[in-house]
Amino acid sequence: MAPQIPADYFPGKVAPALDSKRAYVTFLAGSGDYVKGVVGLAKGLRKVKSAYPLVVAILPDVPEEHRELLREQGCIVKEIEPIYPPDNQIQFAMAYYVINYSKLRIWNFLEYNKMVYLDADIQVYDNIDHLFDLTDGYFYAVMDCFCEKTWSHSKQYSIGYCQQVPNKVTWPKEMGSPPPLYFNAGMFVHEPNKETYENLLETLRITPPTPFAEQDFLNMFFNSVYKPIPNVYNLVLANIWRHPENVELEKIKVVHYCAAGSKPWRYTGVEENMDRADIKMLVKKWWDVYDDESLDHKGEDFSKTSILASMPEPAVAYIPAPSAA
Ligand SMILES: O=c1ccn([C@@H]2O[C@H](COP(=O)(O)OP(=O)(O)O)[C@@H](O)[C@H]2O)c(=O)[nH]1
Ligand SMILES: OC[C@H]1O[C@H](O[C@@H]2[C@@H](O)[C@H](O)[C@@H](O)[C@H](O)[C@@H]2O)[C@H](O)[C@@H](O)[C@H]1O
Ligand SMILES: [Mn+2]
Repeated sequence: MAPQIPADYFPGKVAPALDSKRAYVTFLAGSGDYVKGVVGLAKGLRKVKSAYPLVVAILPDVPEEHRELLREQGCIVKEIEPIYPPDNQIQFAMAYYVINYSKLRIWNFLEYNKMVYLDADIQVYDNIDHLFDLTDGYFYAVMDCFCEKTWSHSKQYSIGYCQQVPNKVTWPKEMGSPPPLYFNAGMFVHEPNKETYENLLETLRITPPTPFAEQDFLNMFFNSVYKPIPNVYNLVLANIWRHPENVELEKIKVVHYCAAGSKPWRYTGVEENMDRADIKMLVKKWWDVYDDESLDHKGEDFSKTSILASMPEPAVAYIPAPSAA
């Protein structure tokens, strides 16, 4: 039963016309099993009655069979050309990260003026449409965690510093100022824009690649306009065991299955931390959505099914930047 809309939600006027220049967007490359992540995401957004469609930016190597599967789930499939970083000898944190630079094409989706990007290994368990109403001109994303082995190349990791708990190990003065706030690029709110897009590509051409590929690059590029949003919008799984004091599972709206071994569609439970009860619960939660046939696309139009559920949410409270002291 659709939730009741408070009487004052539409004070004397028709429900706000849905802004067709808004969409969720994800990225799909290859012919492997990430397509399951996208199908799960499409069904998850439908389950929480999102007002906006899901665009899938696909590389040319995504097979027609997978493209058809996504169209059947109501996705808007858009083929993009790959983007490669400048020639380099860098050892990416994960070898396949090199394909992630292609995500930058979504700044050129000019038919939209506001998009929420979500990795294919993300699931949305609460309506987050209110993120589209965040003030324009900033880059919104959740702060990452530096405690996993994937960060072992970094100064932060070597001294045990993490921005999630900035006062636990303070940044030593002799190492200069602490690193700027750093976001996880698995989820972010952005505004497609021709000038920004051209500037991104121009800057990429002269920027030496680094271990976290496009995530590092985006953090450098948007550093001056980055605004952290609460962890509930992108639970980077490692926070559960690295910073349990910062995680209230029942309040989490978006789960990012990025920890090693946590991709639900290939979960075995053998990797470190994967045998935890909370991880098993989150993986089952993902499969419950993926396997729910009532969530399959039935040709409904997003505009009809979403007004009733995109209830007004409290304004998103920014996380005040941890004091530099
Ligand atoms: O073979 C692949 C690997 C990655 N991706 C896309 O690239 C994103 C980033 O990769 P991943 O989520 O595995 O990185 P992590 O967040 O785990 O570091 C994925 O979510 C997918 O959207 C893909 O489509 N096919
Ligand atoms: O290409 C670089 C990738 O870097 C990020 O993943 C990492 C990062 O979150 C680390 O902090 C975690 O330790 C690690 O597990 C996780 O895989 C983004 O999620 C992904 O979308 C993509 O940008
Ligand atoms: Mn991811």
